[in-house]
Amino acid sequence: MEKDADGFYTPRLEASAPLAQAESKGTKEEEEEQPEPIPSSSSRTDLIASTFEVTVTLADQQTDPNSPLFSAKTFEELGLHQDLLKGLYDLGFSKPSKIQERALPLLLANPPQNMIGQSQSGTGKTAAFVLTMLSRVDFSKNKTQALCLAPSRELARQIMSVVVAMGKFTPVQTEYAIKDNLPKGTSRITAHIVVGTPGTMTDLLRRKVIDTSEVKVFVLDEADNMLDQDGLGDQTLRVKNLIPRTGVQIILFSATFPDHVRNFASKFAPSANKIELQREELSVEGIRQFYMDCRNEDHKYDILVSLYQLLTIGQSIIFCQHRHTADRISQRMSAEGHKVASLHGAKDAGERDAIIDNFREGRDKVLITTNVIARGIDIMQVNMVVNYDLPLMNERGNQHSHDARPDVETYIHRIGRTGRFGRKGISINFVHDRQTWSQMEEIEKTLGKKIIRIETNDLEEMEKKMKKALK
Ligand SMILES: Nc1ncnc2c1ncn2[C@@H]1O[C@H](COP(=O)(O)OP(=O)(O)OP(=O)(O)O)[C@@H](O)[C@H]1O
Repeated sequence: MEKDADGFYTPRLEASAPLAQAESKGTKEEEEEQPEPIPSSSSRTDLIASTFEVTVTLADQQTDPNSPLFSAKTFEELGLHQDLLKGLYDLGFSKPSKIQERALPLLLANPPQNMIGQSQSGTGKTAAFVLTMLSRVDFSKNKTQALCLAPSRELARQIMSVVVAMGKFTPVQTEYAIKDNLPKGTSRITAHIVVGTPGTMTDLLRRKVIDTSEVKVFVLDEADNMLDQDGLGDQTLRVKNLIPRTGVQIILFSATFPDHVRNFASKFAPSANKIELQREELSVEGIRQFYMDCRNEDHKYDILVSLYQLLTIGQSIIFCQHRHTADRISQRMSAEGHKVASLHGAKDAGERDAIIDNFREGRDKVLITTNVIARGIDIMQVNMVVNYDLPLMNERGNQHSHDARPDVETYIHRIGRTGRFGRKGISINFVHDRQTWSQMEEIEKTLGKKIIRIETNDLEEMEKKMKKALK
């Protein structure tokens, strides 16, 4: 490998502070397949500051009115409390992104109004809703005042780390509502902000472990997934039915809001202010999309192995449709001497946390996984995503059935694990027959972005193309 791109791809990684502790109480969990992280924001700051190239890229994009990172304002002008400004600057945030600039004044206005906010992956939606929760809490009251739901424990943990980091100069108290995370016998939670997944949250609300009388903000991250009847819709509705009917500001954020969820979202968050994207704006410019034409399933494995060196320039996530595929290829690669990790929803909570933490902290560079971590996970060093299997509508459906349709939303979220906040990234789809080819074509058409072919038998050419895309 040449060295030229290394400054970009090998930023120093700091060990992140352990996320909110957890002990536990077992409840049924609701998530889909998932991933997670623990961002130490200071490591991100270092990342931005550590290479000239990255700093310039970010600064340029934040002054380009066409970039989703652009903002005409400063954080001061958005009406945030001094303590939160301190938290933001401590994280190295110097300017808001477009979604932050547009959403925060609406989110912080009084009387509070609901919000349905859409913005591309990696453009800073988390800060918008976290700052809102922190701004609305009355710290003098030891009562739960904000609830936030996410589709996976990994994402809930990541969001919590942002709450803790942005709230560093406030007396905020936080608690998890994720499986196996509360001390046994906990009968009362009074933390200001509770972040979790819908099954565990429902359980805590039903048993009145959380008193909802003072709840004034309810956030759904990855809201389209949280409201989709094929996703977590039922469970999310249950949570909503357990909080006060009036006086709660409902905030929905996602990079995607497919038509079939949009109507329901508008009912779930009535009279909401809306910030929406056009279809052609959905994917991020910095992510270059490629495909490789494989001969058959076995050839996909061989190609993945031949990519190993490239996968480990930075960090990579390999998405499979099924847990058993993730396990199978990771076991085989490990047996052949490659260092890879695998993560999916069949693993237990502690194991999941350890796997994602190892990956987040850079100890593992290649993560083989399922849709469980397709959404929200924010790890700056990930510069490559491989769709070993293309995402299909029905996760558990038979990939070879004739009516298998590509799941364009999941595709957008998967490739969005790279190219975070203005960085460059690569995604590679493996296609291996007529059907997967036409599924990819449908994705390409829907997004209106060319997916470029890379030869599978010319590694040198492939490396050149990829490095160019990452520059
Ligand atoms: N104003 C800012 N200045 C610098 N960095 C920022 C700013 N806002 C957000 N970031 C960083 O950008 C990264 C992406 O943000 P975030 O995870 O909130 O994206 P997102 O829009 O929620 O993406 P996704 O749709 O994938 O969930 C994070 O590492 C975050 O710390």
